[in-house]
Amino acid sequence: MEKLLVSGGRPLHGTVQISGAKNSAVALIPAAILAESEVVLDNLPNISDVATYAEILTELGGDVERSDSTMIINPKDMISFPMHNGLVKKLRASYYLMGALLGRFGEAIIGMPGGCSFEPRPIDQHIKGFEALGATVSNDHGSMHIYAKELRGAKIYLDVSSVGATINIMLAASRAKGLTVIENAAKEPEIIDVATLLNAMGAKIKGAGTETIRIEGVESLHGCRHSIIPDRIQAGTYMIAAAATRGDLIIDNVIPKHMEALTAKLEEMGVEIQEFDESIRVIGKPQYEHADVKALIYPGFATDLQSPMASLLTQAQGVSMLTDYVYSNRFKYVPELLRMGAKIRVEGRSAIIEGSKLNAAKVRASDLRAGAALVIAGLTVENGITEISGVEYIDRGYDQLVEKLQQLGAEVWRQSV
Ligand SMILES: CC(=O)N[C@H]1[C@@H](OP(=O)(O)OP(=O)(O)OC[C@H]2O[C@@H](n3ccc(=O)[nH]c3=O)[C@H](O)[C@@H]2O)O[C@H](CO)[C@@H](O)[C@@H]1O
Ligand SMILES: C=C(OP(=O)(O)O)C(=O)O
Repeated sequence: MEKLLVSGGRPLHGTVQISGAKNSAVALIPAAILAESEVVLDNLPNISDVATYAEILTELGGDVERSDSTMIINPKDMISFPMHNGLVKKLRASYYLMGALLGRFGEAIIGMPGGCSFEPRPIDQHIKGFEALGATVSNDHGSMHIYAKELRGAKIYLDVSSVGATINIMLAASRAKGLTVIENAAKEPEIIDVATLLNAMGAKIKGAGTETIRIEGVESLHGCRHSIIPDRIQAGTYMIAAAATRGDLIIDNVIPKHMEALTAKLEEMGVEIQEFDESIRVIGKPQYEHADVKALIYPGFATDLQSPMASLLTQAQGVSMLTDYVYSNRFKYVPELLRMGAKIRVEGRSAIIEGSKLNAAKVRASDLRAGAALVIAGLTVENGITEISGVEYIDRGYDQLVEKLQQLGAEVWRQSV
Protein backbone atom coordinates (compact mmCIF):
# COMPACT_ATOMS: atom_id res chain seq x y z
CA MET A 1 0.00 0.00 0.00
CA GLU A 2 1.14 3.50 -0.77
CA LYS A 3 0.05 7.03 -0.02
CA LEU A 4 0.72 10.26 -1.87
CA LEU A 5 2.34 13.17 -0.12
CA VAL A 6 1.83 16.66 -1.52
CA SER A 7 3.70 19.74 -0.37
CA GLY A 8 1.82 22.48 -2.21
CA GLY A 9 2.10 26.18 -2.82
CA ARG A 10 4.12 25.93 -6.06
CA PRO A 11 2.63 27.03 -9.39
CA LEU A 12 2.79 24.32 -12.09
CA HIS A 13 5.06 25.33 -14.97
CA GLY A 14 6.20 23.72 -18.22
CA THR A 15 4.67 21.22 -20.61
CA VAL A 16 2.77 18.04 -19.78
CA GLN A 17 2.17 15.27 -22.30
CA ILE A 18 -1.30 13.75 -22.17
CA SER A 19 -1.57 9.99 -22.62
CA GLY A 20 -4.18 7.98 -24.51
CA ALA A 21 -7.70 7.96 -23.10
CA LYS A 22 -8.49 5.49 -20.32
CA ASN A 23 -12.14 5.25 -21.34
CA SER A 24 -11.16 4.46 -24.93
CA ALA A 25 -8.42 2.00 -23.98
CA VAL A 26 -10.71 -0.07 -21.75
CA ALA A 27 -13.17 -0.45 -24.64
CA LEU A 28 -10.66 -0.91 -27.47
CA ILE A 29 -8.80 -3.75 -25.73
CA PRO A 30 -11.93 -5.94 -25.38
CA ALA A 31 -13.05 -4.89 -28.89
CA ALA A 32 -9.97 -6.75 -30.15
CA ILE A 33 -11.64 -10.00 -28.98
CA LEU A 34 -13.93 -9.67 -32.01
CA ALA A 35 -11.06 -9.87 -34.52
CA GLU A 36 -9.72 -13.05 -36.06
CA SER A 37 -6.15 -11.74 -36.31
CA GLU A 38 -3.74 -9.36 -34.60
CA VAL A 39 -4.91 -5.95 -33.36
CA VAL A 40 -2.22 -3.37 -32.52
CA LEU A 41 -3.16 -0.49 -30.23
CA ASP A 42 -0.85 2.54 -29.98
CA ASN A 43 -0.86 5.46 -27.53
CA LEU A 44 -2.09 3.29 -24.65
CA PRO A 45 -1.92 4.89 -21.21
CA ASN A 46 0.23 3.22 -18.55
CA ILE A 47 -2.54 2.76 -15.97
CA SER A 48 -3.72 -0.15 -13.85
CA ASP A 49 -7.05 -0.52 -15.72
CA VAL A 50 -5.09 -1.28 -18.91
CA ALA A 51 -2.83 -3.75 -17.09
CA THR A 52 -5.91 -5.49 -15.63
CA TYR A 53 -7.51 -5.76 -19.07
CA ALA A 54 -4.32 -7.27 -20.52
CA GLU A 55 -4.48 -9.91 -17.75
CA ILE A 56 -8.15 -10.62 -18.49
CA LEU A 57 -7.50 -11.19 -22.20
CA THR A 58 -4.55 -13.43 -21.38
CA GLU A 59 -6.75 -15.44 -18.99
CA LEU A 60 -9.26 -15.90 -21.82
CA GLY A 61 -6.52 -17.39 -24.00
CA GLY A 62 -5.45 -14.30 -25.94
CA ASP A 63 -1.84 -13.56 -26.74
CA VAL A 64 -1.04 -10.08 -25.40
CA GLU A 65 2.31 -8.34 -25.81
CA ARG A 66 3.05 -4.90 -24.46
CA SER A 67 5.91 -2.48 -24.94
CA ASP A 68 5.77 1.16 -23.86
CA SER A 69 2.49 2.53 -25.12
CA THR A 70 1.77 -0.21 -27.68
CA MET A 71 -0.19 -3.42 -27.14
CA ILE A 72 -0.38 -6.28 -29.63
CA ILE A 73 -3.38 -8.53 -29.11
CA ASN A 74 -3.78 -11.79 -30.97
CA PRO A 75 -7.27 -13.06 -30.06
CA LYS A 76 -7.23 -16.09 -32.43
CA ASP A 77 -7.07 -18.76 -29.70
CA MET A 78 -9.40 -17.06 -27.24
CA ILE A 79 -12.36 -18.87 -25.74
CA SER A 80 -15.36 -17.66 -23.77
CA PHE A 81 -15.45 -19.06 -20.26
CA PRO A 82 -17.04 -17.84 -17.04
CA MET A 83 -15.29 -14.97 -15.28
CA HIS A 84 -17.30 -14.61 -12.11
CA ASN A 85 -15.12 -12.39 -9.96
CA GLY A 86 -11.41 -11.65 -9.54
CA LEU A 87 -10.12 -9.44 -12.34
CA VAL A 88 -13.55 -8.33 -13.57
CA LYS A 89 -14.22 -6.75 -10.16
CA LYS A 90 -11.16 -4.55 -10.49
CA LEU A 91 -12.57 -2.27 -13.14
CA ARG A 92 -15.87 -0.87 -14.31
CA ALA A 93 -15.24 -1.45 -17.99
CA SER A 94 -15.12 -5.23 -17.60
CA TYR A 95 -18.75 -4.95 -18.75
CA TYR A 96 -17.39 -4.66 -22.32
CA LEU A 97 -16.46 -8.35 -22.11
CA MET A 98 -20.20 -9.02 -22.34
CA GLY A 99 -20.67 -7.36 -25.74
CA ALA A 100 -17.34 -8.55 -27.15
CA LEU A 101 -17.67 -12.21 -26.08
CA LEU A 102 -21.34 -12.26 -27.11
CA GLY A 103 -20.41 -10.90 -30.54
CA ARG A 104 -17.62 -13.40 -31.13
CA PHE A 105 -18.83 -16.55 -29.32
CA GLY A 106 -22.56 -16.01 -28.75
CA GLU A 107 -22.07 -16.44 -25.01
CA ALA A 108 -20.59 -14.60 -22.00
CA ILE A 109 -20.69 -15.30 -18.27
CA ILE A 110 -19.30 -12.26 -16.51
CA GLY A 111 -19.44 -11.08 -12.89
CA MET A 112 -20.83 -7.63 -12.13
CA PRO A 113 -18.30 -4.88 -12.92
CA GLY A 114 -16.22 -3.14 -10.26
CA GLY A 115 -14.46 0.21 -10.63
CA CYS A 116 -15.37 3.48 -8.97
CA SER A 117 -18.50 3.02 -6.88
CA PHE A 118 -19.47 6.58 -5.96
CA GLU A 119 -23.13 5.50 -6.29
CA PRO A 120 -25.15 2.61 -7.79
CA ARG A 121 -24.29 2.30 -11.49
CA PRO A 122 -26.97 0.15 -13.17
CA ILE A 123 -26.41 -1.72 -16.46
CA ASP A 124 -30.07 -2.21 -17.39
CA GLN A 125 -29.57 -0.44 -20.74
CA HIS A 126 -26.75 -2.84 -21.68
CA ILE A 127 -29.08 -5.78 -20.93
CA LYS A 128 -31.94 -4.18 -22.84
CA GLY A 129 -29.61 -3.88 -25.84
CA PHE A 130 -28.41 -7.50 -25.68
CA GLU A 131 -31.99 -8.75 -25.36
CA ALA A 132 -33.09 -6.66 -28.33
CA LEU A 133 -30.34 -8.34 -30.36
CA GLY A 134 -31.91 -11.72 -29.51
CA ALA A 135 -29.85 -12.75 -26.47
CA THR A 136 -31.26 -14.23 -23.29
CA VAL A 137 -29.86 -12.77 -20.10
CA SER A 138 -29.99 -14.70 -16.82
CA ASN A 139 -28.27 -14.80 -13.47
CA ASP A 140 -25.58 -17.44 -12.99
CA HIS A 141 -24.34 -17.49 -9.36
CA GLY A 142 -24.46 -13.69 -9.20
CA SER A 143 -22.90 -13.26 -12.67
CA MET A 144 -24.62 -12.30 -15.90
CA HIS A 145 -25.12 -15.17 -18.32
CA ILE A 146 -25.76 -13.81 -21.80
CA TYR A 147 -26.47 -16.26 -24.58
CA ALA A 148 -27.63 -16.01 -28.19
CA LYS A 149 -27.95 -18.77 -30.75
CA GLU A 150 -27.94 -16.02 -33.34
CA LEU A 151 -27.66 -12.25 -32.93
CA ARG A 152 -30.10 -10.27 -35.06
CA GLY A 153 -29.97 -6.54 -35.76
CA ALA A 154 -32.63 -4.45 -34.00
CA LYS A 155 -33.75 -0.90 -33.32
CA ILE A 156 -32.79 0.06 -29.76
CA TYR A 157 -33.82 3.27 -28.04
CA LEU A 158 -31.67 3.93 -24.97
CA ASP A 159 -33.62 5.39 -22.04
CA VAL A 160 -30.42 7.16 -20.95
CA SER A 161 -27.51 8.08 -23.24
CA SER A 162 -25.16 5.60 -21.62
CA VAL A 163 -21.56 5.46 -22.82
CA GLY A 164 -21.14 1.85 -21.71
CA ALA A 165 -24.43 0.62 -23.18
CA THR A 166 -23.79 2.38 -26.52
CA ILE A 167 -20.34 0.78 -26.87
CA ASN A 168 -21.48 -2.64 -25.62
CA ILE A 169 -24.30 -2.72 -28.18
CA MET A 170 -21.91 -1.61 -30.96
CA LEU A 171 -19.56 -4.47 -30.04
CA ALA A 172 -22.23 -7.18 -30.16
CA ALA A 173 -24.14 -5.70 -33.12
CA SER A 174 -21.00 -5.63 -35.28
CA ARG A 175 -21.42 -9.40 -35.60
CA ALA A 176 -25.24 -9.55 -35.66
CA LYS A 177 -27.23 -10.43 -38.79
CA GLY A 178 -28.66 -7.28 -40.37
CA LEU A 179 -28.98 -3.68 -39.29
CA THR A 180 -28.93 -2.36 -35.71
CA VAL A 181 -29.93 1.24 -35.03
CA ILE A 182 -29.13 2.76 -31.63
CA GLU A 183 -31.26 5.82 -30.90
CA ASN A 184 -30.42 8.28 -28.11
CA ALA A 185 -26.88 6.95 -28.28
CA ALA A 186 -24.16 8.57 -26.19
CA LYS A 187 -21.94 11.00 -28.16
CA GLU A 188 -18.69 10.94 -26.18
CA PRO A 189 -15.45 11.07 -28.24
CA GLU A 190 -14.49 7.61 -26.92
CA ILE A 191 -17.51 6.18 -28.79
CA ILE A 192 -16.15 7.57 -32.05
CA ASP A 193 -12.76 6.05 -31.19
CA VAL A 194 -14.29 2.59 -30.68
CA ALA A 195 -16.30 2.88 -33.94
CA THR A 196 -13.11 3.91 -35.76
CA LEU A 197 -11.31 0.80 -34.51
CA LEU A 198 -14.24 -1.50 -35.31
CA ASN A 199 -14.55 -0.04 -38.82
CA ALA A 200 -10.80 -0.56 -39.36
CA MET A 201 -11.48 -4.18 -38.33
CA GLY A 202 -14.10 -4.43 -41.09
CA ALA A 203 -17.27 -3.40 -39.26
CA LYS A 204 -19.86 -1.13 -40.89
CA ILE A 205 -20.73 1.54 -38.33
CA LYS A 206 -22.10 4.96 -39.25
CA GLY A 207 -23.11 7.91 -37.09
CA ALA A 208 -20.86 7.41 -34.06
CA GLY A 209 -20.68 10.76 -32.27
CA THR A 210 -24.33 11.52 -33.09
CA GLU A 211 -27.46 10.32 -31.31
CA THR A 212 -28.23 7.75 -34.01
CA ILE A 213 -25.72 5.00 -34.72
CA ARG A 214 -26.31 2.48 -37.51
CA ILE A 215 -24.44 -0.82 -37.45
CA GLU A 216 -24.67 -3.25 -40.36
CA GLY A 217 -23.51 -6.60 -38.99
CA VAL A 218 -20.68 -8.44 -40.78
CA GLU A 219 -19.63 -12.12 -40.96
CA SER A 220 -16.14 -11.60 -39.56
CA LEU A 221 -13.73 -8.95 -38.34
CA HIS A 222 -9.99 -8.81 -38.90
CA GLY A 223 -6.93 -7.28 -37.24
CA CYS A 224 -5.70 -3.71 -37.72
CA ARG A 225 -3.56 -0.97 -36.14
CA HIS A 226 -5.13 1.93 -34.25
CA SER A 227 -3.89 4.88 -32.21
CA ILE A 228 -5.97 5.87 -29.17
CA ILE A 229 -7.28 9.44 -28.81
CA PRO A 230 -5.85 11.68 -26.05
CA ASP A 231 -7.42 11.47 -22.60
CA ARG A 232 -9.67 14.53 -22.28
CA ILE A 233 -10.21 13.89 -18.56
CA GLN A 234 -6.50 13.69 -17.82
CA ALA A 235 -6.00 16.86 -19.91
CA GLY A 236 -8.80 18.58 -18.01
CA THR A 237 -7.32 17.58 -14.68
CA TYR A 238 -4.01 19.27 -15.58
CA MET A 239 -5.83 22.35 -16.89
CA ILE A 240 -7.65 22.64 -13.58
CA ALA A 241 -4.45 21.99 -11.60
CA ALA A 242 -2.64 24.72 -13.57
CA ALA A 243 -5.39 27.21 -12.77
CA ALA A 244 -5.65 26.16 -9.11
CA THR A 245 -1.89 26.62 -8.53
CA ARG A 246 -1.82 29.91 -10.52
CA GLY A 247 0.65 28.23 -12.85
CA ASP A 248 1.46 28.53 -16.54
CA LEU A 249 1.17 25.17 -18.24
CA ILE A 250 1.11 23.82 -21.77
CA ILE A 251 -1.03 20.70 -22.04
CA ASP A 252 0.21 18.83 -25.07
CA ASN A 253 -1.34 16.02 -27.15
CA VAL A 254 -4.95 17.08 -26.66
CA ILE A 255 -7.89 17.67 -28.98
CA PRO A 256 -8.93 21.22 -27.95
CA LYS A 257 -12.47 20.64 -29.30
CA HIS A 258 -12.96 17.91 -26.62
CA MET A 259 -12.12 20.46 -23.92
CA GLU A 260 -14.59 23.19 -24.93
CA ALA A 261 -16.96 22.96 -21.94
CA LEU A 262 -14.07 23.15 -19.47
CA THR A 263 -12.21 25.84 -21.42
CA ALA A 264 -15.31 28.04 -21.50
CA LYS A 265 -15.88 27.63 -17.78
CA LEU A 266 -12.25 28.38 -16.89
CA GLU A 267 -12.34 31.51 -19.07
CA GLU A 268 -15.56 32.59 -17.37
CA MET A 269 -13.72 32.35 -14.04
CA GLY A 270 -10.88 34.54 -15.34
CA VAL A 271 -8.29 31.91 -16.30
CA GLU A 272 -6.38 32.75 -19.50
CA ILE A 273 -6.49 29.99 -22.10
CA GLN A 274 -4.63 29.84 -25.41
CA GLU A 275 -5.57 27.11 -27.88
CA PHE A 276 -3.27 25.59 -30.49
CA ASP A 277 -3.78 22.67 -32.91
CA GLU A 278 -2.91 19.91 -30.43
CA SER A 279 -2.14 21.78 -27.23
CA ILE A 280 -3.67 24.23 -24.79
CA ARG A 281 -1.86 26.77 -22.64
CA VAL A 282 -3.42 27.61 -19.27
CA ILE A 283 -2.24 30.76 -17.52
CA GLY A 284 -3.42 31.11 -13.94
CA LYS A 285 -4.36 34.44 -12.32
CA PRO A 286 -4.19 35.65 -8.71
CA GLN A 287 -8.00 35.84 -8.39
CA TYR A 288 -10.94 33.95 -9.88
CA GLU A 289 -14.65 34.65 -10.15
CA HIS A 290 -17.08 32.10 -8.73
CA ALA A 291 -18.96 29.97 -11.27
CA ASP A 292 -21.95 27.71 -11.73
CA VAL A 293 -20.95 24.40 -13.28
CA LYS A 294 -23.34 21.75 -14.57
CA ALA A 295 -21.93 18.29 -15.30
CA LEU A 296 -23.82 16.79 -18.24
CA ILE A 297 -23.38 14.22 -20.96
CA TYR A 298 -20.96 15.17 -23.78
CA PRO A 299 -20.51 17.86 -25.12
CA GLY A 300 -21.47 19.25 -21.70
CA PHE A 301 -19.05 19.58 -18.80
CA ALA A 302 -17.75 16.07 -18.00
CA THR A 303 -18.89 14.47 -14.74
CA ASP A 304 -15.39 12.98 -14.45
CA LEU A 305 -14.06 16.54 -14.03
CA GLN A 306 -16.69 17.51 -11.49
CA SER A 307 -14.61 16.54 -8.43
CA PRO A 308 -11.35 18.17 -9.64
CA MET A 309 -13.37 21.31 -10.48
CA ALA A 310 -14.64 21.45 -6.88
CA SER A 311 -11.05 21.90 -5.70
CA LEU A 312 -10.54 24.81 -8.10
CA LEU A 313 -13.81 26.43 -7.03
CA THR A 314 -12.54 26.53 -3.43
CA GLN A 315 -9.97 29.00 -4.83
CA ALA A 316 -12.56 31.32 -6.39
CA GLN A 317 -14.09 34.39 -4.77
CA GLY A 318 -17.67 34.11 -3.56
CA VAL A 319 -20.04 31.17 -3.76
CA SER A 320 -20.03 28.67 -6.63
CA MET A 321 -22.51 25.94 -7.46
CA LEU A 322 -21.47 22.58 -8.90
CA THR A 323 -24.31 20.33 -10.04
CA ASP A 324 -23.94 16.81 -11.43
CA TYR A 325 -26.77 15.82 -13.78
CA VAL A 326 -25.11 12.50 -14.67
CA TYR A 327 -24.48 11.08 -11.20
CA SER A 328 -26.65 12.58 -8.48
CA ASN A 329 -24.41 11.68 -5.57
CA ARG A 330 -20.81 11.92 -6.79
CA PHE A 331 -19.68 13.87 -3.74
CA LYS A 332 -17.75 11.40 -1.59
CA TYR A 333 -14.74 13.70 -1.81
CA VAL A 334 -16.56 16.53 -0.02
CA PRO A 335 -15.92 15.35 3.59
CA GLU A 336 -12.23 15.03 2.68
CA LEU A 337 -12.07 18.59 1.31
CA LEU A 338 -13.86 19.75 4.48
CA ARG A 339 -10.97 18.26 6.49
CA MET A 340 -8.71 20.55 4.48
CA GLY A 341 -10.71 23.61 5.46
CA ALA A 342 -13.01 23.85 2.44
CA LYS A 343 -16.43 25.41 2.88
CA ILE A 344 -18.78 23.13 0.96
CA ARG A 345 -22.30 21.90 1.55
CA VAL A 346 -24.09 19.33 -0.53
CA GLU A 347 -27.75 19.95 -1.36
CA GLY A 348 -29.41 17.31 -3.52
CA ARG A 349 -27.23 16.83 -6.59
CA SER A 350 -25.33 20.11 -6.03
CA ALA A 351 -22.27 21.15 -4.05
CA ILE A 352 -22.30 24.76 -2.92
CA ILE A 353 -18.73 25.94 -2.55
CA GLU A 354 -17.54 29.08 -0.81
CA GLY A 355 -14.02 30.24 -1.63
CA SER A 356 -11.47 29.56 1.15
CA LYS A 357 -7.80 28.83 1.71
CA LEU A 358 -7.10 25.14 2.20
CA ASN A 359 -4.78 23.57 4.73
CA ALA A 360 -2.87 20.29 4.86
CA ALA A 361 -4.63 17.20 6.24
CA LYS A 362 -4.70 13.42 6.06
CA VAL A 363 -7.37 12.51 3.51
CA ARG A 364 -8.62 9.46 1.63
CA ALA A 365 -9.46 9.12 -2.06
CA SER A 366 -12.65 7.08 -2.34
CA ASP A 367 -12.52 6.90 -6.15
CA LEU A 368 -10.36 7.94 -9.09
CA ARG A 369 -11.54 11.52 -9.62
CA ALA A 370 -11.94 12.11 -5.89
CA GLY A 371 -8.22 11.30 -5.78
CA ALA A 372 -7.50 13.89 -8.50
CA ALA A 373 -9.53 16.47 -6.56
CA LEU A 374 -7.48 15.85 -3.41
CA VAL A 375 -4.17 16.09 -5.27
CA ILE A 376 -5.23 19.45 -6.75
CA ALA A 377 -6.42 20.63 -3.33
CA GLY A 378 -3.06 19.56 -1.84
CA LEU A 379 -1.19 21.48 -4.55
CA THR A 380 -2.90 24.72 -3.46
CA VAL A 381 -1.92 24.36 0.23
CA GLU A 382 0.86 26.80 1.09
CA ASN A 383 2.11 25.26 4.34
CA GLY A 384 2.22 21.63 5.33
CA ILE A 385 2.05 18.24 3.70
CA THR A 386 -1.22 16.71 2.56
CA GLU A 387 -1.32 12.91 2.87
CA ILE A 388 -3.61 11.10 0.45
CA SER A 389 -4.47 7.42 0.83
CA GLY A 390 -6.48 5.35 -1.69
CA VAL A 391 -3.71 5.77 -4.29
CA GLU A 392 -4.84 2.56 -6.02
CA TYR A 393 -7.88 4.46 -7.32
CA ILE A 394 -5.71 7.23 -8.75
CA ASP A 395 -3.50 4.62 -10.46
CA ARG A 396 -6.58 3.26 -12.29
CA GLY A 397 -6.64 6.31 -14.51
CA TYR A 398 -3.67 8.68 -14.21
CA ASP A 399 -0.58 7.73 -16.16
CA GLN A 400 2.66 8.62 -14.28
CA LEU A 401 0.87 11.27 -12.21
CA VAL A 402 3.65 11.76 -9.67
CA GLU A 403 6.43 11.88 -12.28
CA LYS A 404 4.50 14.32 -14.47
CA LEU A 405 3.69 16.64 -11.56
CA GLN A 406 7.31 16.56 -10.37
CA GLN A 407 8.45 17.62 -13.85
CA LEU A 408 6.07 20.57 -13.61
CA GLY A 409 7.66 21.74 -10.38
CA ALA A 410 5.30 20.18 -7.84
CA GLU A 411 6.55 18.52 -4.69
CA VAL A 412 4.67 15.23 -4.76
CA TRP A 413 5.94 11.78 -3.86
CA ARG A 414 4.78 8.28 -2.98
CA GLN A 415 5.40 6.65 0.36
CA SER A 416 4.86 3.02 1.34
CA VAL A 417 2.62 2.51 4.35
C1 LIG B 1 -15.26 3.10 -18.50
C2 LIG B 1 -15.99 4.35 -18.82
O1 LIG B 1 -16.09 4.75 -19.97
N1 LIG B 1 -16.48 5.06 -17.79
C3 LIG B 1 -17.16 6.29 -18.04
C4 LIG B 1 -18.58 5.98 -18.47
O2 LIG B 1 -19.16 5.18 -17.45
P1 LIG B 1 -20.52 4.41 -17.75
O3 LIG B 1 -20.51 3.95 -19.18
O4 LIG B 1 -20.65 3.37 -16.72
O5 LIG B 1 -21.56 5.55 -17.58
P2 LIG B 1 -22.91 5.73 -18.36
O6 LIG B 1 -22.72 6.68 -19.50
O7 LIG B 1 -23.44 4.38 -18.69
O8 LIG B 1 -23.83 6.39 -17.24
C5 LIG B 1 -24.52 7.61 -17.46
C6 LIG B 1 -25.78 7.65 -16.62
O9 LIG B 1 -26.67 6.65 -17.08
C7 LIG B 1 -27.10 5.80 -16.02
N2 LIG B 1 -27.24 4.43 -16.56
C8 LIG B 1 -26.22 3.89 -17.28
C9 LIG B 1 -26.32 2.63 -17.81
C10 LIG B 1 -27.50 1.89 -17.61
O10 LIG B 1 -27.66 0.77 -18.07
N3 LIG B 1 -28.50 2.47 -16.88
C11 LIG B 1 -28.40 3.73 -16.35
O11 LIG B 1 -29.33 4.22 -15.71
C12 LIG B 1 -25.98 5.92 -14.98
O12 LIG B 1 -26.44 5.61 -13.69
C13 LIG B 1 -25.57 7.37 -15.13
O13 LIG B 1 -26.45 8.20 -14.41
O14 LIG B 1 -19.31 7.21 -18.64
C14 LIG B 1 -19.45 7.97 -17.43
C15 LIG B 1 -20.31 9.18 -17.75
O15 LIG B 1 -19.67 10.00 -18.65
C16 LIG B 1 -18.07 8.36 -16.89
O16 LIG B 1 -18.23 8.93 -15.63
C17 LIG B 1 -17.15 7.13 -16.77
O17 LIG B 1 -15.82 7.56 -16.58
C1 LIG C 1 -15.79 6.85 -13.19
C2 LIG C 1 -14.70 6.65 -13.88
O1 LIG C 1 -14.25 5.49 -14.35
P1 LIG C 1 -14.97 4.04 -14.37
O2 LIG C 1 -16.24 4.20 -15.13
O3 LIG C 1 -13.98 3.21 -15.11
O4 LIG C 1 -15.16 3.65 -12.94
C3 LIG C 1 -13.82 7.78 -14.25
O5 LIG C 1 -12.97 7.58 -15.15
O6 LIG C 1 -13.94 8.84 -13.65
